[in-house]
Amino acid sequence: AQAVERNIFDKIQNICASVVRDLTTFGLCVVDDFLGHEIGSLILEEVLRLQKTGTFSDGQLVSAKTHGKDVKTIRGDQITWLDGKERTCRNISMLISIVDAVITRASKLPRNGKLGNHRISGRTKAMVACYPGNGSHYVKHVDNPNQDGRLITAIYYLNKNWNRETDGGVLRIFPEGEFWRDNVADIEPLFDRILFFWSDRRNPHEVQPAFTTRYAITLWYFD
Ligand SMILES: O=C(O)CNC(=O)c1n[nH]c2ccccc2c1=O
Ligand SMILES: [Fe+2]
Repeated sequence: AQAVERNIFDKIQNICASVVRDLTTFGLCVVDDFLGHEIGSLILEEVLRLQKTGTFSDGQLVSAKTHGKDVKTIRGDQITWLDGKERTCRNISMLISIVDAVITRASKLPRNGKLGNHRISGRTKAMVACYPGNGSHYVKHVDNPNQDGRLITAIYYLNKNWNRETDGGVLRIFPEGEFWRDNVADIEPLFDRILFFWSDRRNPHEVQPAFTTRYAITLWYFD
């Protein structure tokens, strides 16, 4: 794991540059194969163990509409919060410190991107979310609509062999900015993929109905 960690810290350099460039240009940034299959799998195992030991909240109740009528409520996403110091989540802790390193370094890069002007002052705990595969979804929303301090949303996905045709669960972002015009960004929640995007009104987004259990770990960074 030593060599793997060194390799990851080497990768962090160029990831920071692409985070700044893409956030500045597109308002979002997708990095695939972020930690590698080995560490990604260890993180997934820890999440599955968390779920088995029942630390997840009951999914929030959402009403499922059929023909416009509220016919039943389904359990939506189940979440649990981690501060990364838990002994049983050493690999999730490593993910958190690596994302911290990426965001902190990216915020210090020379002023070629907006990020260069933002001093990151901290972050939330890590939110581990599980969308049970019962069509659970998340309605279109903005993470930080009223200047609560959150600048960047970082989501790390854990779903192996995800197929949007059968599994759904695409994150659809409706980014502002002339680059996008009226286009949307459909992000599949692929294993070992990390996504960064501005948390404010620039990026309304929705999680489309998932038909396979869908895991993600989210961190929000404050400026
Ligand atoms: O999983 C995704 O791809 C995107 N996910 C979201 O946008 C998202 N946003 N805000 C939340 C607040 C509370 C609990 C879950 C969430 C949540 O999944
Ligand atoms: Fe969100």
